[in-house]
Order: sequence, then C-alpha cells, then structure tokens
Amino acid sequence: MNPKRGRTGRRRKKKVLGTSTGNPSHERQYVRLMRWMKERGFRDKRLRTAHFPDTGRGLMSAQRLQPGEIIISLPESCLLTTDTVLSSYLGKYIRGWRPPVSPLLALCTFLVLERYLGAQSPWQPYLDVLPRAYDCPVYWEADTVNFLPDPVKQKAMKQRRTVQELFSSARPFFRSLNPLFPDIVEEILTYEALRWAWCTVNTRTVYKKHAQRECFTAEPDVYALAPYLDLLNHSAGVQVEAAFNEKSRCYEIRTMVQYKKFQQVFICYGHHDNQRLLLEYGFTAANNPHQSVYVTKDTILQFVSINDKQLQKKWSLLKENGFLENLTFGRDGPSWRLLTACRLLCLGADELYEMCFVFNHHTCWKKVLLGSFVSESNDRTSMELVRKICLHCRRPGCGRGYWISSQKSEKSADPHLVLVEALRREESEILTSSADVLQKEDAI
Ligand SMILES: C[S@@+](CC[C@H](N)C(=O)[O-])C[C@H]1O[C@@H](n2cnc3c(N)ncnc32)[C@H](O)[C@@H]1O
Repeated sequence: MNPKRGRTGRRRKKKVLGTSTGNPSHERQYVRLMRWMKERGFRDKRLRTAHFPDTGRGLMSAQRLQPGEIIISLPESCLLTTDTVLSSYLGKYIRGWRPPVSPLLALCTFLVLERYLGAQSPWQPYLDVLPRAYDCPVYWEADTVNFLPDPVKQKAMKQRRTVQELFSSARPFFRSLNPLFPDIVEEILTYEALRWAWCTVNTRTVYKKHAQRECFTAEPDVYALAPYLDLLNHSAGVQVEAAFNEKSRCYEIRTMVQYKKFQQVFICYGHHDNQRLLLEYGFTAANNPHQSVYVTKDTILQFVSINDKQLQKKWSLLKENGFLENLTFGRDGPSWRLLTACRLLCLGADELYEMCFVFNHHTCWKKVLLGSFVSESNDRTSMELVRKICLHCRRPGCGRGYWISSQKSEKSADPHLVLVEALRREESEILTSSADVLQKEDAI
C-alpha cells in the first residue's frame, strides 16, 4: 500500500505541510539554499524551515534540543560581510572612492547589484529567500507614520530621513560604478533598491566585528549576513549565546533553553521594547516584558510651572546628565529615570543647590540623580507630577488611548496600520497598569 494514499496517508501529508512553508515554489527555494549551503560546508540538520501562524516564516527544531547545545553552526564561507564585498568586482571601486563609503553602504550596494545579477550571482540561492519588502517604517506610507505615538513617530521619521540621505549622498559613488553596468547603473541602484538593502542589513545581520579599514569610513564594521540562520525569529523569553567562533571559523548559536521536536526555535534580538522592535525589525511582540511607554520632554514641560525661575537650570542639569532620554512608564509604574527627572524638576527653590553633608557633600540635585531621598515635599510633589503626566498620556486626543478605527476602515488595506494599532493598544494597557500602581502608592 502506498503510505501517501488513504486517510492515514492524507493525514500524514497534511501534518508535514502544516510545518513547512506550504508553498511549492518556496520549498524549491529552500532546497536550493540548502544545497548551496552544503557546498559551502554547512552540515547542520538540527533545524528546518517552517511557517508559524504568529511569527511567520521561521525555524523549528528537527529534534529535541537541550540547554547548552549548539543549534546552528554556520561556516564563514556562508557569511556575507564587507570582506565578501571587497573581494568582489566592487572592491576596486570602493578602494578608489573618496571620500570613503561606509561599511553599511558597501554591503547595501553589493546586495542590490547581486540581486540584479540574478542567476549570475553566486549568492542567488540566498537572495531568493530574502523578503521582497519589509515592514520597518521606512517602507510605510507617510500618513501611517503619523498615527504612531509621538516619540516613535519622531524616530520613524528620522529613519526615513536616514535612508533618503544615504541615497542622496551615495549617488556620486553609484555613478562611479557606471563601467560595471553602462547606462543603467542609476536604474539599478534606485532609492527603492537601496531601501530594500538597508532593511535587509538592519533586520537580518548578526554582529561580527571587522578591523577598521582605510577604504571605509570610521563607522563600525560589524555586519554579517548569515543565510538560513537569519530565519530565526525573536522571542524576549529565550536566552542564547551567539558569536563567531575563531577556532571553528563558524558563527555559532547555543541555546540556553530546551526545545521539543517540531517547536519553533527562537533567538533574542536584544531586550527591546516594542517601539524598538517596530522601528528596527518591523514587528511588535505580544506580551513583551520590556514594553514601555515613552514620555516626551514636551509632555513633561506642560506640567511644570513656567514661573519656576530655576526651570531652565533644572532642565540643563537633566540634559547634561542624560536624563531627558528614555523616560518611560512600564506596567509596574514610572521608570526610575522618569521619576528621577520629575524629582529634580520638583526641587524647591532653596533645595536645588542646598548642600547635603550626610551624603558625600553633594548638592541636592546631585543627590536626586543618585537616587537618594531629599525631602517629603519633594517626594510628594514629584509623585503628583508623575500622576499628571500619566493621566495626560491616557487622555484620548493625546494620541495614545484612542482607537484609530475611522482611519482603519478607510485604510483597511494598509498592513502597517495593524502594527500601529498593536503598539497603541499595548501602550494603553501599560498606562492603565501604571496609573493603578500610582494610585495604590498614593493610598499608602
Ligand atoms: C532575522 S529575520 C527572521 C526571519 C523572518 N521571519 C523571515 O521570514 O525572513 C527578522 C524578521 O523576522 C520577523 N520577526 C522576527 N521575530 C518575530 C516575531 N516574534 N514576531 C513577528 N515577526 C517576527 C520580522 O519581520 C523581522 O524583521
């Protein structure tokens, strides 16, 4: 009996498809990729590609994996770095170009040109499995970016400017490549192509440090595209060790958690909140333990007295000491940085420069920045200020606690609006939770 026929066979087939990407042309791409990797010395069979309902394409365990076990070991010959670029046809153009290009631009240019070369590129099997587009804000419609909460919106706009500026500044270098692709180099190295390559590098590279080279700008050269390994998705809850092993000359990832056979295998991209995941990787993670709500300087300024003669001085002290960045609310209340900034802003006129002889002769403002108690009144007024800020952030119209349903119906085809909505929903939950914590503290 043919095991693929009949009910059992059909069930068995369904199960296999359920764990694969389910698309035959994609399947062929992975077969080609694996063959190509094998030619380059990759022998691993511990992971395999799969499609997951919540995270999309990823890798799953083909066997039980134990904590401490290496889950993937990628030979150096599979890595695409600036070494690859310099040893290619682009090398002499990069070495001869002044002012030097950045390592990032070199990689991006190489990716675009190799994609253009198609079957002539030795990297084709890898390039074929790369996404055609990304979900980072640089890909979004300008209108959609406007729906982001303010601090993320600023960063998203900065990201768009960064890529636009990179493109503008790179055009003379691109034109210098004319001898390689007469007449059409500007049609290949377009803004859209550079944006794709920029996102490819930013969302998929692993860290591999290269010594600084004269042919590049001084920006850190730390990128390595790692075929197949870059199919691993992110989870905040896993611990891995990942590094290039100088002895084995392989990029290795070791899991610190256990996986059953057929479970999705994750790595952790860093202790990132959802704003950062959205900006850098184009997704938000449900139940992200690092999620927080950012408070802008402008919001804080709305609630401090403009009659405070020391306001400017206090503001400069916060700025000089790096306390005007990353001011957040979390599920367990305001962050220490936000609280500290508020405590400094609430120091009384006579308190700011008052010397404290008990604590290393520091002035009160210094004491606040070091996290020490100053006075009951400072504690009370700063908590009031934090509560006001929290209340303000929760207000509909502040741009956080309301739903963007009207836009949603008009723009239901915009997948990025879903990301904005997820971010806003989570922010609203965090602010509610923060407000509860603040209320409880008030009651004590
Ligand atoms: C290094 S790649 C991982 C493989 C990727 N899923 C793919 O199909 O090519 C990083 C990208 O995967 C997606 N991703 C990673 N972790 C995710 C997660 N937990 N949930 C949703 N998307 C995730 C994001 O699009 C991110 O930019």
